[in-house]
Amino acid sequence: MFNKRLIREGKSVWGFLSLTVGLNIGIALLAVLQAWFFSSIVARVFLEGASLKAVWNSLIMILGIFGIRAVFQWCSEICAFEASSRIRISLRERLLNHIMFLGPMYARGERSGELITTVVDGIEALEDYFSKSLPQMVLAAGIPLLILIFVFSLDWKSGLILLLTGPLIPIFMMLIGKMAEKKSLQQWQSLSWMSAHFLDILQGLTTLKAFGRAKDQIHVIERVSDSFRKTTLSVLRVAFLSALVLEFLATISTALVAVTIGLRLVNGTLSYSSGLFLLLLAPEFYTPLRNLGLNFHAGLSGINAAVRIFEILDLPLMNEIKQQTVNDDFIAKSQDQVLLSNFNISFKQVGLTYQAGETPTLKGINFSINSGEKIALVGPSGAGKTSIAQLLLRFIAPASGQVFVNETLLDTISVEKWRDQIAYVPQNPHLFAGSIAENIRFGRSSATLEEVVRAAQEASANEFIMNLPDGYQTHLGEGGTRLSGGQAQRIALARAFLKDAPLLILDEATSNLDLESEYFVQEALQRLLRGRTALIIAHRLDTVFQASRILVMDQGQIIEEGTHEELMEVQGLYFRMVKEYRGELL
Ligand SMILES: Nc1ncnc2c1ncn2[C@@H]1O[C@H](COP(=O)(O)OP(=O)(O)OP(=O)(O)O)[C@@H](O)[C@H]1O
Repeated sequence: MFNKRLIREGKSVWGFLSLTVGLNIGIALLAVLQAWFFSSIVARVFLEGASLKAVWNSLIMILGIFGIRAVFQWCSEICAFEASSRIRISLRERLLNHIMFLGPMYARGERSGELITTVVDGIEALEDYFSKSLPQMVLAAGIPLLILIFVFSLDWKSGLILLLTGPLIPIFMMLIGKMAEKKSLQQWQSLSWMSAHFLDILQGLTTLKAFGRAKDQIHVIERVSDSFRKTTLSVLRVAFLSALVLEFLATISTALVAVTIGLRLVNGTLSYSSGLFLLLLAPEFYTPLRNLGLNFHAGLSGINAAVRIFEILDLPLMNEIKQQTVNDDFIAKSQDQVLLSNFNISFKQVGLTYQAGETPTLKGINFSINSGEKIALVGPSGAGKTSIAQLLLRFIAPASGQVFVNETLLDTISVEKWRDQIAYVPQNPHLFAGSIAENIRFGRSSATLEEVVRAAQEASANEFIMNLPDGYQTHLGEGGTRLSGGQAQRIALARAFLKDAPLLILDEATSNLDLESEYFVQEALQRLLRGRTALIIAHRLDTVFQASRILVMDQGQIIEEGTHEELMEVQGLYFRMVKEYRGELL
């Protein structure tokens, strides 16, 4: 239950946690005082025949104590909630930032549903750990000791019973702890797996329907849900069993104290008020231990979630890895200068491996893009074209070789400043939930509406936007208007126009656009390419003829390089691809 790293996280809210513990200790002390007043009132009224007037002040005191306890309880819950919510907000922010910095290549390799469960449910699961389990662990050690002092000072025999029976509860919890931990971990993994699978199915619904496989997936969902149900039931079984045993132990122990007190009351060796006082204190002794047991399982879920959260937070960022290898003198140079002038980019012997031990995706890549040039990358699927774009965008880092901007190593330029120089138009641009204007403003958040409209006009998007019911304010994304592939492409081009960056990286859409969209997209592209340096991943060969140079890739290597005419003359892979594309027989 003590997770060192989680406890370290708690340091930032130490004040609130200490206040929670302090207030609860106050509540326990008040409970002792309340028991004292109560037992003395009962003894005076029943044994000494005291009138209501005689015990009036004591009754007022009990009422007062009761009120203060309620206020303390309220404050302690607020403090516990404040502590846990601050930690959750900070952890969620760090986790999201880290995932952002890890970049799209990391997110692509993970199951989105599992990541969402970790970021949303995982962080929420920490609430009970910080607001209940952690303070309860301190209270379970402190309050029984405090009560023992009072009990021992009054009656050592009852004290001894509490001292001997109290540790039975933590010992029992330790015994079931291992089993509970395993079951709780299984439940967490099962939940992550179920969320991941469910999101997979939602995202692939079109494919599943098109291939008539939707029904199969219902059975898979049933299986996954059933496994989650079973693991949840087994966790509940352990939780019920432990709650039952905890209650049993606490009740038996309290009964033991009661019987010994009763016998001594009959024998007259213990005063009535002391006996009643001790009887009232016995449950207070076991309450924090029982609460610890009740919150034990909730705390375990938090710990299991934390393991995955810290696993992600510990993943090294690409820049951290690279910075270690870069010479300090390099960094000392004013790297940003290089971005102010026209820049040439060169790849020197660049190699890339996505996973250690696997065959390299890129091998010995050498090429350069001079300022103002439009370079087209062509090649069969899986040749490594997108990987080159990802390297240039710095979503991944080369395993070997270097990328230079003029004479400066790309790794030594700040990532943000470098990406400011790039407008990236991906194959399938993502449209976020929000208005069309907001979506175009992803190009430049400070742009005015006039600038947004101008960018849309240049991207041949203004006309279709104006035909939408709310024009630029039309809501896109979840619950909003759906755009066609060609329209989404033009929104992405409008973003690029708005960004007005000197380097354009364009991953051509592979999906076929309708003729009208195709015409508008091509027209906008020509305008966008004008005066810019560009790297174009060309999937449709009729668009590469105008490139200054074409790089032909195959199996992670550049195997041909030249203009369209030069490459056609060589009659190599490019020649064959063009012939195939045109439907001509070789
Ligand atoms: N995140 C990743 N993790 C592991 N391997 C990857 C990853 N991304 C790409 N690959 C592998 O790297 C190789 C090159 O992929 P890449 O996407 O660069 O090819 P491509 O030429 O752009 O293909 P396409 O034309 O189909 O988009 C492929 O074998 C692919 O499976």
